[in-house]
Amino acid sequence: MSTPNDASSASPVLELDDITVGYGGVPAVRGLSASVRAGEILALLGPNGAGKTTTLLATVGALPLMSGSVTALGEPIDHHIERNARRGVTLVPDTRGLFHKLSVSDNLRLAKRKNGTDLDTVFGYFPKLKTMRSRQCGNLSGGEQQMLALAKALLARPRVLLIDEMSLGLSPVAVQDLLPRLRAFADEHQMAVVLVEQHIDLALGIADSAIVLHHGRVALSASAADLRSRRDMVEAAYFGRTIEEQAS
Ligand SMILES: Nc1ncnc2c1ncn2[C@@H]1O[C@H](COP(=O)(O)OP(=O)(O)OP(=O)(O)O)[C@@H](O)[C@H]1O
Repeated sequence: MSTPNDASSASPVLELDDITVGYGGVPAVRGLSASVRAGEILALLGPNGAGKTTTLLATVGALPLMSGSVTALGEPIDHHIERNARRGVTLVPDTRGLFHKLSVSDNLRLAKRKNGTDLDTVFGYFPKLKTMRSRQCGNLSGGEQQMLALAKALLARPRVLLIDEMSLGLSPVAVQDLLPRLRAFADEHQMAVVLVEQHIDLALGIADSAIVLHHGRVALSASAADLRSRRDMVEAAYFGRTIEEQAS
């Protein structure tokens, strides 16, 4: 399957400019800037409570910004979550958003959109799902459910896809199976992705760039290629050593 992208000449489809966002007036993420081009994958990494989910929620407009701005597909993101989703900014939550009592087919049917990706294209990336169309979603394994959640999101033909801990509760083998499919879809459909992931090496293996958050601040931001060869820097960032401290 494909390798990380070289989309360096294109302009960003998603830009987070110095955003600060939090809860009840208390910032959980401070001064975060990031940009993602069409077809690129940004891995958003960091320990528990670092602010990864908060960043995704702010990016889809579900949390108001305290300062800074988010621009997607050339327009500012505001609090109209459904409008942002219709414009192609889609969040796959860590709860997966599946209907457990319905079949795989019915889950997919509910996710179909008028100008979305057609089902056969999505089945091309996830042939196993096609063979389980009549199975009840609740009886699928965790990995299969995650595959379904991802397939559902792709049916909407997102231009910017935000994925919160796709690997939650999954074995590394299941994640290893899913992530290259995501990479291939992003390449072929020029979809920008922000991937929150706890399997650091697997995420860096398919990403173009990565940010490590620690206590809501950027501890490290670099190309994934650089970080694949500097895992020591990633680990230091998980323990809160900032870019400046790492350089000294
Ligand atoms: N609804 C909320 N109200 C108040 N504080 C919150 C709320 N949700 C999250 N927080 C706090 O914001 C901070 C960042 O949380 P967030 O969920 O973004 O972290 P995370 O990096 O996604 O963590 P994890 O890897 O554990 O999912 C944490 O200190 C968390 O306790």
